Amino acid sequence: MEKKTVTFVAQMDEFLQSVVSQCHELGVSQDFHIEGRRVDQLPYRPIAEGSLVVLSTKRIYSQVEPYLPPGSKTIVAKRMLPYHSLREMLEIPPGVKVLLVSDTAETAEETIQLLIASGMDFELYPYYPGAYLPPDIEIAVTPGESEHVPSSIRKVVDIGFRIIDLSTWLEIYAHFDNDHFHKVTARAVQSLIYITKELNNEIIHARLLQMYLEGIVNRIEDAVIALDEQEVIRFINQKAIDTLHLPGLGVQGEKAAECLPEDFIETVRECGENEEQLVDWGGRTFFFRKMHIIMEGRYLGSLLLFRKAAEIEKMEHDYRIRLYSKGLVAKYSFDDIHGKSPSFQKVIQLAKKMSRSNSTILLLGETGTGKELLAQAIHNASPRKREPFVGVNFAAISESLLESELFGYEEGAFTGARKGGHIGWFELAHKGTIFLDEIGDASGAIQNRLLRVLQERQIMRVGGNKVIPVDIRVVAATNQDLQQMVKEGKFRADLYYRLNILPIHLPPLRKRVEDIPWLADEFIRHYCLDLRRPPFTLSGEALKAMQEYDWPGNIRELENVVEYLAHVVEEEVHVHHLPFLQENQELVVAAEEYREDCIALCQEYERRGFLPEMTAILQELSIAGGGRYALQEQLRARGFNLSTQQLRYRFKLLQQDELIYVGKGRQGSAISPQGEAFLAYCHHAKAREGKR
Ligand SMILES: Nc1ncnc2c1ncn2[C@@H]1O[C@H](COP(=O)(O)OP(=O)(O)OP(=O)(O)O)[C@@H](O)[C@H]1O
Repeated sequence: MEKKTVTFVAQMDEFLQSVVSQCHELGVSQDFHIEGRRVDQLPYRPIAEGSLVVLSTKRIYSQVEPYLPPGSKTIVAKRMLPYHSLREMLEIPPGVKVLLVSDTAETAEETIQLLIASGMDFELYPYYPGAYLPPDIEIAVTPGESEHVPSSIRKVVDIGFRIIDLSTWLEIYAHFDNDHFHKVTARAVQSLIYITKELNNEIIHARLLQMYLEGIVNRIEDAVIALDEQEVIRFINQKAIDTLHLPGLGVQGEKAAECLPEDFIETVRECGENEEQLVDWGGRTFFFRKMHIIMEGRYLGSLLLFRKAAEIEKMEHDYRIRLYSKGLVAKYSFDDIHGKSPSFQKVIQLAKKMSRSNSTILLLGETGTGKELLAQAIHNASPRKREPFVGVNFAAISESLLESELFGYEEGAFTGARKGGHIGWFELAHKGTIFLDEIGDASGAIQNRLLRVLQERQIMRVGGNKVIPVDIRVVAATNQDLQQMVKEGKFRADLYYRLNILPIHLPPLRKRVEDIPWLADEFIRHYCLDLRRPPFTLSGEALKAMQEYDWPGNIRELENVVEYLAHVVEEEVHVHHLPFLQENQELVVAAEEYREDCIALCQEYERRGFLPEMTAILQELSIAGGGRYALQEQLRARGFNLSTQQLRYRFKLLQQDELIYVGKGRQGSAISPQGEAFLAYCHHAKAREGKR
């Protein structure tokens, strides 16, 4: 039987090519002779007589009509989306804004109608060359017209040309009374089955994936809830169900406001994106985090993570206890603090009372009056005594290091940052006490950060974005007049008020001279025991001289003097032994075994041009002792501009020559008895030179 002819007419070659391949796929070309004509070819490629004419769209009818052979039948092809395009489109989240890109307004609109009819529920905007491009659209769908997609689009889904739908093929077969149509239907259905199978596999895969993810989320320690943009619970793990005492997984799919506690919902609504908060629900404190779920640039809801703060604290606490064993301890207790004068006893009684509270204490007093000693005693008498005591000396550490030492840093926070980050002193002091010594030396930037920690009891590591709750008791100390510094704008007033909650003034030694004999006896006993030597006593005049002296270095200075005497005195201390009495120094030095050494060292330092610096360093250490950083400042005030490196070198020499003791870390350094003798010798030598 001779094959009948079906002629497809379209404006574009692409349509005709897609028809040809569809005819092969479905086996239509076995039953009919298929012809294709572009509209512009019709004048010179006529349509065969008796042919069924199939138009790609109704719009071309008027152009085709003049070329239709008489009596020929014309139908308009109904078009549908190719099956394979379905899968790709299903990956686009519903509700997303999508640009439908085609070559003309009509085809764009037609494809939109097809997509809507297929049940795709994204917001579709037609686009074609020269059309208005709505803002904020990131995905485009195009029926084989990707060259028209604007460059701002991030993802393009090319669904290919619309194919001819089954009903049009049916019409063609019916027109020629051809009953082979069942073949075509079977083949078309085959590809549907294939696509369905593929989707089914994906669904199974997605289910497995979901089960796998649920398994993971149920094993993590945090309680997890995922809400969609309508605040409907999309996912909840067992920990969240237990923590919030919910009936079970049945709450999934419910509105959060209808099944979650009211205070919880309030937190969810108040908390901003990627924010962390400490919140109280039903009398318990929780650590709460909220993150937005964004896919393809679209907000899909929020992920809520929370955990009892006590659990976090315990975990961190266990970790800190390990650090605690590394020496974060306060050595001294109230038993180690000597002083019987009424003024000092009043201070001790007050400090004992305050140690039981949790409030911030500010210790005020001149250098060497025992502020650090008292801070340690307060910690050891407080309920926090088993927790860390962390001392920070603001004068002893350089500004550049201070911030990262105080607050810690995250890995990669700056060049040279340690792998895995670094835990700061505030974190180390968690549950315990942090002693902020020489707080008056804190820079403006550090004052700002300290204020925030004191207000919020939370810290953030340098280079980090997580807030870390810290439970700390703060004891601060200074020998500076903070009130005056506030007036001069050198210290933040609000920080001062935060610190000055429980102030304790430690009296200088000259204001409690009645303590001197007793304190001196305590130190004599201590050093004699230490040096394994017989005890010695103070003569009446020596004691009187000591009570008349004004002790600028306070108890530290008294202790140093006694240590010196323990090295140089046999049985009784006389006025001429006392190193702080200038006119006696020659006698002291002359009497000492160090004399020879002093002369040699003096000459050596003089030869190297170090002498004035060395004596200045020793003088400073003799008055106060302490850290190198503070010393550097004091030396600068005396006109010696030594770099850290230079100072370190001088220290090394002085230590080698046994004139100073260099403490480890924060301990600072102190002048040795040999150092005092050397200083006295230099003074005297200078005085002699002056007289000459
Ligand atoms: N009441 C006291 N009884 C016994 N020893 C004391 C007393 N007060 C201070 N000391 C001793 O004096 C030295 C200095 O004390 P401490 O470091 O506590 O003083 P400070 O006021 O913190 O000094 P600075 O302001 O220079 O840091 C320490 O060796 C300490 O043991």
